Amino acid sequence: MHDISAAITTRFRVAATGCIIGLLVVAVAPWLLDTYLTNILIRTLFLATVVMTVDILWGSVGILTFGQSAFFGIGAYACGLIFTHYGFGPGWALAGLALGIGVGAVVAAATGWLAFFHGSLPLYASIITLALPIVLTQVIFSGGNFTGSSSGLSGFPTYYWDLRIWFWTAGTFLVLTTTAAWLLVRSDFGRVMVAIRENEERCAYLGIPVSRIKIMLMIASAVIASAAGFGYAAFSNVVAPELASFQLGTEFLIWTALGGRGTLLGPIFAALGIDTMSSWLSGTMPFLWKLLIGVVFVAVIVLLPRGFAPLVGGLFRRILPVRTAGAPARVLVPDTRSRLGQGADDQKPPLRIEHLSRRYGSLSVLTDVTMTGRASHLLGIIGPNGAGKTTLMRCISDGSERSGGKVEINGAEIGRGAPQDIVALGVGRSFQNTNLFDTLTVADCLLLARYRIDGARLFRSSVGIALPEPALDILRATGLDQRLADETGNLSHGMKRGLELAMVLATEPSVLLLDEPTAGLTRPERMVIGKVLGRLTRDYGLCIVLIEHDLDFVREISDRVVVLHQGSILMEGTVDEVVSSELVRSVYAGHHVEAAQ
Ligand SMILES: Nc1ncnc2c1ncn2[C@@H]1O[C@H](COP(=O)(O)OP(=O)(O)OP(=O)(O)O)[C@@H](O)[C@H]1O
Repeated sequence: MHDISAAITTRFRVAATGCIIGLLVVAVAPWLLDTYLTNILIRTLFLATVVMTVDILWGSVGILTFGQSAFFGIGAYACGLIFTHYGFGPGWALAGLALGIGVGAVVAAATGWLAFFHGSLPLYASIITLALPIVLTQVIFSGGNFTGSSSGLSGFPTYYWDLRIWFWTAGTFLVLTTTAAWLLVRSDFGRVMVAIRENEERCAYLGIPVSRIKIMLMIASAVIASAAGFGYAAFSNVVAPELASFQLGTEFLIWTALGGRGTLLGPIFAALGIDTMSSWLSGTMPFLWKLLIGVVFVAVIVLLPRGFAPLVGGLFRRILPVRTAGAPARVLVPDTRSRLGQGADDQKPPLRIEHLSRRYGSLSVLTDVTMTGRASHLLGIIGPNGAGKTTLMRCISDGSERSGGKVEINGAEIGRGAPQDIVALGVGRSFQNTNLFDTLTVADCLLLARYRIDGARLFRSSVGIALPEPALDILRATGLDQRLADETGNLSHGMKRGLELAMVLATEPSVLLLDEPTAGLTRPERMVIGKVLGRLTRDYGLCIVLIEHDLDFVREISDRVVVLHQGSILMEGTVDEVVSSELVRSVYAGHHVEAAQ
């Protein structure tokens, strides 16, 4: 316990130390810089804050956004428009800031809603964010005298503070937002962000509301970018369409890539260095500077594809070996409030499927499938390859999959619900091919699985991971409880299978869908899984639907068996009935048969 609290304190100490050093540098810098450089750096500090938000979105969550410049422009124009047309003073300044942040947040929410609806591809989100600054600059162009059209607005009254005060304002804003972002990406919520970047589909099937989280992050980063834009305009006393342009949005991405995507500090230093150099070179070498910047960009992309930060970080650690503030050691604890097995309604079967069909164009993969999964029962689904077993699982766990028919979970129709909505109804699903997060640790994966029940802490890391007993049993039996700090990519196949099952149980489902959970496992490993499944139906009343090719395993643990053949139910009965059926034998022997009801 002492180590754990030490690790957490270390992280906050590192954050506080970094923040204080940053504030000290900001406090001292204006005394060391000349007026020209201070002027340039004030603007650059505001831009670097926006780049930091790009790194959060792109580096941590995987959203390739071209649109951060739009939010920067919204904040800048809120300042220019209010000060030019309405008035100037502390009240107007606050109103302008609130307007910029408010409009930025609303536009971000609308953009996020459009970009991240269920089933949209990442490319689609990038195109939407690319369109946003283009649309916004057209709005500015068509605004006539009000927005200043292509010339923008300039000369409006503003705070003509001493340059040092502006530098401190911009620098403090950057340091404080970066410290908060640093703590965020290292918190439990930061793990959720990385998990979304790594495997969005698996997150959804753990009940994590991926789209909502992306929209929230988009709004938060838009708020920061809008505030930075407001500061930039108030300082520079001029706003122009270029501030909202997609060219600037693309530059933000380039700076992020050069600095080192996902490293937070790398992109900030890249922004500070490149923008300052550009401003300086554009004065001294007006015709050559863009060429120089282009050459540097190409050289870095070729020689350092991960950007500058990993290189500089490696050198720094060699010269000055310091202990990094890694994740704290986690401990597993039994969840005393676990509702595993208590979610089902006695009056209604946990799973009811009626006349389900699935077509891919003219290919009919499932036809008129009707079946019921009961509490405390393990229903085996067998059938030859291509019979439609996995498709059936997909149709139960994702409302957008089926072409017709009805699926009810604990009496509630799933409708067109996304996987996370269906997890909320009580469905847990494991996949045919193990589907985990290779760069996350075992503990991180288990914490992710608890998101639906426990949520994720925003700026802190949890130490104890509370899990239902059966999940703990699997972890102990497979030795995973001793490997909590290991990355899942380094685990054996059997351990990965065990971890995936423990994760699904951690979501506390009442209907468990397992697609060949024992494929590739050794006999002792299969026995462990079989025992746990038996306990889940017997002691916890779960309804388990299990796809298996290993008929011996199915015989050992199933209560009833459904045989699928060419997308239809060929037979349903007890294990003995099915195993002794001539019809089933001929299907497995490859003979053509008519589905019998
Ligand atoms: N996205 C898709 N587009 C077109 N056809 C598909 C698609 N997904 C599955 N199918 C087809 O649907 C049929 C059933 O596939 P499914 O994976 O459900 O079978 P299965 O019974 O799980 O097989 P296996 O035991 O080999 O996993 C197959 O003929 C497959 O080619």
